[in-house]
Formats: sequence, structure tokens, C-alpha cells
Amino acid sequence: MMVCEYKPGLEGIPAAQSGISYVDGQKGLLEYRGIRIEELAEKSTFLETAYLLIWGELPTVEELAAFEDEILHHRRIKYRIRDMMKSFPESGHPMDALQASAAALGLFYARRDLDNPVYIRDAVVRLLATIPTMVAAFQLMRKGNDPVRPNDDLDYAANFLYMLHEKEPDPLAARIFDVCLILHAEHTMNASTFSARVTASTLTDPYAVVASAVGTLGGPLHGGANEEVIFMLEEIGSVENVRPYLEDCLQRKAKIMGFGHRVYKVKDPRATILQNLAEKLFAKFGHDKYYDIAIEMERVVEEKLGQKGIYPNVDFYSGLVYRKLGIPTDLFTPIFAIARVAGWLAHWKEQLEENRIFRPTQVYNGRHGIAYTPIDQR
Ligand SMILES: CC(=O)SCCNC(=O)CCNC(=O)[C@H](O)C(C)(C)COP(=O)(O)OP(=O)(O)OC[C@H]1O[C@@H](n2cnc3c(N)ncnc32)[C@H](O)[C@@H]1OP(=O)(O)O
Ligand SMILES: O=C([O-])CC(=O)C(=O)O
Repeated sequence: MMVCEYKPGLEGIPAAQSGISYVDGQKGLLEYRGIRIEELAEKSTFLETAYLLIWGELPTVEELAAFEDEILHHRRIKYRIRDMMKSFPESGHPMDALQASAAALGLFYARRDLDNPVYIRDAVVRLLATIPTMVAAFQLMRKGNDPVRPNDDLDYAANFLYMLHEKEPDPLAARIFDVCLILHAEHTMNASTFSARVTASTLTDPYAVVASAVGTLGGPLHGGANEEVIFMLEEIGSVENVRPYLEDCLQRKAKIMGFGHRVYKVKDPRATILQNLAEKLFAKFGHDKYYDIAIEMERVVEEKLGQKGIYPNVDFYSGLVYRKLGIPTDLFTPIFAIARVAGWLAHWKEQLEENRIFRPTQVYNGRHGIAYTPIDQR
């Protein structure tokens, strides 16, 4: 067996062969199935992009209509899932509620028929359709309200905002939210996708795959950074405080949330698009003073850490967009998950097509040959 050098965090180690997405971290380039993210953000919709990621090609008019229709008809959640969510503590984090609810779907669809394309399609449709409903339902129920039923007249993104705010969204807000979903849908072998693929490789069900990925996404070094960014902007509070705040972080060797990336050594192309989306929202709905703080942060971080390749990542500007859409801070990461379900499912499907269980090795650095000490002698 070939022995490889141990790399903390598996840096630079390929974990799969994949044709789903591609990142050039030096050029700041991201493609889904070969199509540039900028082009998808301008021309596609989230469901069309999800189709592209999962089935490998852009859908025809008929294929897209059929896919959208299937999703529309599977948006409602079972009353038993809703009742289970109602019993969750309202102080609990919505990512934990989502992880538990996604896993609970597996209780209803326990049969695993992984060689059957109908089973795969049903699972894809069910997960894409119900995850947004679950996120919105928990949000309303933790406030003591009943969840809002999906609105069949609204598309995927608009319906989510409708279920969250109990009113139809402004069309610009809905389109911008849809673009956010496109931007977050997939990103090569990131931590949660790796987690999804490891879980998939055991041939378990897709609900367990998504639940394990949701758990991984929630951490502050990964998708959870989007809410940490807002806490940080609130703590900084003013443009004048940016420099002393960052100097203090650097002195303490503390990570600056929303900056840095294992692959990108330039500004994340999604951060550039999200920044433009934020500006569009500010032009229509009013400015956000935290944006001025964010701009100053980007300037000072580049001055201090640019030579190390530390630039804004996808999590830096997304929260400013979501705030303007009236979304509470602790829903930012669940919204990331709504989008990333598309990527996780694409990787689940790809993993099954050429599966081998993930079972890496380790470098043992513990002891050998130690005698057992009876408890009364310890
Ligand atoms: C959707 C996403 O997951 S995007 C990422 C979201 N996460 C964040 O925004 C959290 C802040 N960023 C980070 O913690 C990291 O940049 C990560 C987790 C994204 C990438 O981590 P790694 O690739 O392991 O980089 P690592 O932590 O080894 O950093 C390399 C060097 O850059 C520095 N660095 C990296 N990110 C930052 C940051 N955000 N602030 C300050 N310094 C940083 C490190 O201190 C380290 O410096 P050193 O070589 O002098 O010790
Ligand atoms: O690729 C990564 O490591 C993290 C990231 O940007 C993502 O998952 O979108």
C-alpha cells in the first residue's frame, strides 16, 4: 500500500474524482458543470442550477417544467414532522432543528433502493422541496405561530420568503434571494460535502447524508461563519473601530470571520457577486451602516493580510444581503443549507455511481504495550 505524508486538514489531498464543480483559487474562478458562476447568477434560477448540478446538463424547457412541478407538489411537510419540530426548544439553533428534521425524513422513507433511478429522483425532489419548508416552519413555530403553507403561485425562492414573512415578497428581493441560492449551491470538496460523501459511501439513505452535511456546515469555520460576520460587524459598531479591532485580532492571532479560504487566494467570486446584490438592495430599500464597516474591513484586511492571500470569502457579504431581506441572523446558515442541498445531492449521486467506502488511515502516535492498572491502584 502507498504511504502518503500526513497532511492536517487533508490539505491538497484529492478525496474524489468529480465533474460537478471546479475552482481555480488563484484566478478566483468557479464553475458548475463547466459554466461560470457569474453567468449562472445572471441567467439561471436556483432550480435550474440544481438540475444542472445533479443531472449534469442544463434541462430542456420540458425537463425544467417537470422538475419544478414535482418540487412544487412536494413542498408540504408531514404533520408528524411539524409536530416533532414544535416540540424542539424555541431557544435551540435552527441549524440543529434542521439537522434533526432532515434526519427524521429518513424515518418515513426507510427503504433504500439506491440502484433505482426513481428512488434517487424522489429523494432529490423531496429533499429540495421540504428543506425550505422546514426552515420556515421552525422559524414561525419558535415564535409561537403556526407554520405558513407553501404558496403554489410562487416559485422556489419567493415561496420561501413568503413562508418566512407571511407575505408575498418584492420581486427584486425574491430574485436576489434566488441568486444567493445559486451562489451557495455547490463548492467542490468543502467540509460538508466531504462529510456528505463519506456518509454516502456507506450506502446509507440520502436523509442521513444530508443530515450529516448540515451538521458539518453549521460550524463557524465553514457555513456558520456567515452569522459570525454579522456579530463581528455589530461588535465593531463603527468605521473608526475597524482598524483597532483588526489589529487586536491579529495580535491575538484570532481568525477574522468571513475572510480566508483553503482554496481561494484572491477574493471569492461569490463575495463579489453578493456585494453587488447587497448594493442593489440598498439602492431600493435603503442603506445599511454595517456595509460601510464591511468595506473598511475588506480594505484593512487586504492591507494587512493580502500578501498572505486572505480575502473575503462567500460568508462575508451574504449576511448583509439577508439582513436587507429581513432574515434573522440565525437563519443565515440554514439558508446556506437550503442551497447546498443541491450540491450534496449531486455528490451523493456521483458517489453512488462509483462507490467505494471512505476508510482512510491514520498516523498512530499513541502508546503500545501498556499494562492494565486495576482501578484501586490508579
Ligand atoms: C463557506 C465557507 O466555508 S467559507 C470559509 C468560512 N470560514 C471563515 O470565514 C472563518 C475564518 N477563516 C478561517 O478560519 C480559515 O481561513 C479557513 C477555515 C476558511 C481556511 O482554513 P485553512 O485553509 O486551514 O487555513 P489556516 O487556518 O491554516 O490559515 C493559513 C494562514 O492564514 C491565516 N488566516 C487564515 N484565515 C484567516 C482569517 N480569517 N483571519 C486571520 N488570519 C487568517 C492563518 O492564521 C494562517 O496564518 P499562519 O500561516 O501565519 O499561521
Ligand atoms: O470550499 C470550501 O472549503 C468552503 C466554501 O467556500 C464553500 O463550501 O462554499
